[in-house]
Amino acid sequence: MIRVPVLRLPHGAGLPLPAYATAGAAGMDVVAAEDVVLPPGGRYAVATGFAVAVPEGYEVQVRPRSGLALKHGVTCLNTPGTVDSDYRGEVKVILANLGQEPFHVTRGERIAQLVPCPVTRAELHEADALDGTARGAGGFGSTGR
Ligand SMILES: O=c1ccn([C@H]2C[C@H](O)[C@@H](COP(=O)(O)OP(=O)(O)OP(=O)(O)O)O2)c(=O)[nH]1
Ligand SMILES: [Mg+2]
Repeated sequence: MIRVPVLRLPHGAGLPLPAYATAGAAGMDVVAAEDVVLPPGGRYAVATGFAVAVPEGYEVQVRPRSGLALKHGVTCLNTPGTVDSDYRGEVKVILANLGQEPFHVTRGERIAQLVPCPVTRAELHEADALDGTARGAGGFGSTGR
């Protein structure tokens, strides 16, 4: 468990803060803070009505809900979304409607889930050459041919 300060914004008044739906849930469900209609093929950054201060060394991932994906073709376009530890703006959920019908987001409806994760940062050292491997530069489906 990490402690994450959360600030409710004025338009988030009356909404539940992100919460775990069950004892073993990995993600905290997030509700929409606004009503919006996503046409087929449409995308929109849905307001959540809160901001967070993620501790240094962590991020918060914004992930889709499988029920919305399966039933309606609605997902987070940038999944997993990244909330940086130095971000203090409103958390938004970038929903995309990949389904065939318009999708109505209703204020208070659960639209995504938040998963805090530890972050490993790297220091890059520019090199003249890289060590050799059996794979080499092969990628993008190169194995098993
Ligand atoms: O699903 C998301 C993804 C991002 N963000 C916020 C928090 C994050 O810290 C900030 C920037 O996100 P990201 O780094 O993914 O976007 P960018 O296009 O690189 O923007 P920036 O130049 O502001 O970093 O936007 C969200 O609220 N929800
Ligand atoms: Mg960025």
